Amino acid sequence: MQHKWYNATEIEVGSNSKQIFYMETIEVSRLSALAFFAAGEAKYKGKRNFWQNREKTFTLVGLGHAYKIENNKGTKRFDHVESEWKQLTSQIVQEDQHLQPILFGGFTFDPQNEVAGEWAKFPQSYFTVASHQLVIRNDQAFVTINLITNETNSAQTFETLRKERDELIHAAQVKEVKTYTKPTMISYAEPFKEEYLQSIDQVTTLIKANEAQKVVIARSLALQFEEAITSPQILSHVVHEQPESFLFGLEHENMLFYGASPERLVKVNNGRAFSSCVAGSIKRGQTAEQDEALGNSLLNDAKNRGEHHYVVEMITDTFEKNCRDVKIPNGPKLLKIRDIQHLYTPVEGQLNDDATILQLVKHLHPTPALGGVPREAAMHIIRQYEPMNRGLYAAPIGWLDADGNGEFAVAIRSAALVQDKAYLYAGGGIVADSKPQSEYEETLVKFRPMLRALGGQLHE
Ligand SMILES: C=C(O[C@H]1C=CC=C(C(=O)O)[C@@H]1O)C(=O)O
Ligand SMILES: [Mg+2]
Repeated sequence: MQHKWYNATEIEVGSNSKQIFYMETIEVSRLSALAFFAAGEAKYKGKRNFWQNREKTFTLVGLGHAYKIENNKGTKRFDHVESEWKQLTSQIVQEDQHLQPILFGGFTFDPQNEVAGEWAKFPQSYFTVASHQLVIRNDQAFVTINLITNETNSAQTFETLRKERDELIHAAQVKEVKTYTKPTMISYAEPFKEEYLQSIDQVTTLIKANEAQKVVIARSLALQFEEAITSPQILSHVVHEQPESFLFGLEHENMLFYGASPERLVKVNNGRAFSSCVAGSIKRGQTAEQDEALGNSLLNDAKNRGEHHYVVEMITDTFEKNCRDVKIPNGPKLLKIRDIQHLYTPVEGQLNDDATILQLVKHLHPTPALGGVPREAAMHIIRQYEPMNRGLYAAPIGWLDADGNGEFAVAIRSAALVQDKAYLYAGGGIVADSKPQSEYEETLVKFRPMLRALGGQLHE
């Protein structure tokens, strides 16, 4: 152990109850983020999270909840999370960047959706500061203990956490990372398949009648396994199979929501904001030539360019309102990931003084890559035609710190795991000339990464 930073501050939480916020960070030699996550299985199951950015320069693992921000406040939920986070962090001594608590979590796709299903118990906003927080930035690893308490024996609780931390680190500094088997699937169902196919026809009719210009319609798969799947087991497959994506896992009680998304919603780094427009899709080719031909046909396809254009327009507009010096390339490029290629346009700008990452999340969500145009009409159509609750699928998931830096992805290519059951989600942008069968096939391609991680057959 090379360095150590420690601080304890008296703070007020909620309606002025006095608490002490203890933080201690140590720098550790490189360890396995997954093994650290797995080491929390006995004590912190149901209260863990995992995040890795696309570039693999930032990994965050959280075990336990030192602090939680949860609410069901509909459109006010973004402001609520922001004000609680500001209140908490404004009281902490900020001199040392290594004593930085990180808030991780997500906002559900649509607080107005009332379908219960697997998301019945999930709050509309769910954010936590971990008791044990592992951050790997570039090649440096830091483990932080966060403890917020008003207990009289808090010093003793802190000592217990220190011991626990040492054990967690020991368990994670392994020479060889544990390998996990794939689970055994015993049933595969496509609920509402017929309804989905019909809804594409109905939605294109609405679009032709000018009720909306674009609506993203999604569906789910319901899988049953021989036995309960653990979070480290499934995350290990996702991490190894999907290195080009944002990787995330978020536990809530007996659910793990996880996935590998190619799509950044927003990143803020020292006042600079970045987003990405990802919409319009085609499969990968079997050979390099075929792959290139497919990519070229995507770049020149009017229907996909249409899907993409709505997203660029809306994200650009939001950036123009919240940033200066906005930069957008002239046309889309291809974003190629293991199973699929997308049209991709990056957007960046310099945040205005009053703009923040959470304000950008609030204004951007849902972009027309996940919702539609116009936003409210599209949301209304989604509520009417999708018989499910998206929960965190297609919703913002990510982290932020006390300095206003952070990153959110849109949680697509994702699934909810509830013990021995998994629900996979995928959708696509419906425009006037969408065809049910090809949209259906597009969702099959989008299900692939999560299906593969679960050891499932690729039903095509
Ligand atoms: C809604 C999904 O993808 C979006 C992101 C990229 C491409 C999309 C498309 O081509 O339809 C979707 O807008 C999903 O993967 O479930
Ligand atoms: Mg599409």
